[in-house]
Amino acid sequence: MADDLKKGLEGVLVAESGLSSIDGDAGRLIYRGYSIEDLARGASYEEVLYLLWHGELPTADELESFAAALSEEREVHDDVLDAMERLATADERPMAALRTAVSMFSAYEPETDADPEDLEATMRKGRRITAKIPTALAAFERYRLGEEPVDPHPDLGLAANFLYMLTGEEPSDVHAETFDQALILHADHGLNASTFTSMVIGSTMADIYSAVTGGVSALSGPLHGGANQDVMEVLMEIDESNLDPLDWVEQATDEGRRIPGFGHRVYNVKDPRAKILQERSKELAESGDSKWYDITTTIEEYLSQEKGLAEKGIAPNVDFYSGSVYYQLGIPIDMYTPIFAMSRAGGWVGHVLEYQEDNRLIRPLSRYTGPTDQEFVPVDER
Ligand SMILES: CC(=O)SCCNC(=O)CCNC(=O)[C@H](O)C(C)(C)COP(=O)(O)OP(=O)(O)OC[C@H]1O[C@@H](n2cnc3c(N)ncnc32)[C@H](O)[C@@H]1OP(=O)(O)O
Ligand SMILES: O=C([O-])CC(=O)C(=O)O
Repeated sequence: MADDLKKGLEGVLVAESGLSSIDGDAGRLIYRGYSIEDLARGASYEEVLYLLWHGELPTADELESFAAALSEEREVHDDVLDAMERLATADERPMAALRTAVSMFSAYEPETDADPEDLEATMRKGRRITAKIPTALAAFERYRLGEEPVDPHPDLGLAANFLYMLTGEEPSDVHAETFDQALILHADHGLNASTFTSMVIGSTMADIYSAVTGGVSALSGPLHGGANQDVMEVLMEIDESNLDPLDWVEQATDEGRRIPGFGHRVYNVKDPRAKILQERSKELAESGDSKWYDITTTIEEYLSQEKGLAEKGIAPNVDFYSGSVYYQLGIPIDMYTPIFAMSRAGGWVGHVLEYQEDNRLIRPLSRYTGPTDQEFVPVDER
């Protein structure tokens, strides 16, 4: 491979950004200068959204009006609810239902005629999308269960309200805080594949609905956001196999299986978000069933130490412990990746807004390797 061809765009610098920064050797992640640990400990998802979109942490008053504006936008149009019902009846996957929902939101956008260069309007649209995603997703889940959707609760924050709309019951403080923290941890991560997808779409000055729909699509794959669901499925496969988790993982890796939740393009050490989620998973396990936490740590130890992956710079990523956290919060497994999208929508919108401030169409090159000078033969002579 020639030196100038960077497969997978590895190491290629394509933009400047003030949103988030990753030190892959130190295992450090910051959003606009604040460590992910401090934000996870002290902020709410709404606060982090404000930080990402506005560049600085809000004052108490700013946060109150920002959260209120988000809360006011939670309801989705009846047509979107109908679509969620139809897709649930057709047994569609929730990630695909979400892709459809985000695309549909634009049909009911009040500022549909806003100038694409009006970034304030784009931010308001982004706010609407971010506010509505939890409602559409929860409605989809309710329809799957044969139940009616639960209306958003105006007094609950975005995280607690999602859990409320999912189950019809207000979550405990521990569950609401844990879920809020998970949303904070997933909100942004440099130019990951889905964020880059959104930026490419945004660079054409297409609308933010298109950019976020593209982000959802890119996130769905098993190499990216889809891995959190895969991790939980592996944990369940181990449980159902009745094998000792150590024997299972040994056998699986000997067969050349790649364990989801391990490895990352940027981190060479354990992802700092995995450390935080591991703590949350452990805490939930202490007051419930420790099985999932125990299996996860067994896999981590085996792969990192005995299999030598740590030495090769292959370590647990954000998806490795999020599955067991969500499972213990009672969230259905195929909702894990949509939940990731619910949070990362904030990052997608933030990056599109930032890039469009000084926009240039993103258009890389590929090297042509096909034939040249072919003689055209009309179809009836071929
Ligand atoms: C939110 C997120 O998107 S985080 C990532 C979520 N995805 C996953 O967890 C899926 C599992 N992980 C992977 O498939 C990869 O690590 C990726 C896709 C995340 C990163 O991929 P890349 O940077 O392209 O690395 P690539 O696939 O080339 O792997 C590099 C080396 O690490 C090894 N490797 C990467 N991931 C793993 C893994 N999970 N288990 C075992 N070995 C692995 C590869 O076999 C390869 O080894 P080699 O050089 O000896 O052939
Ligand atoms: O950064 C990446 O490549 C993957 C990602 O989105 C994340 O880890 O949150």
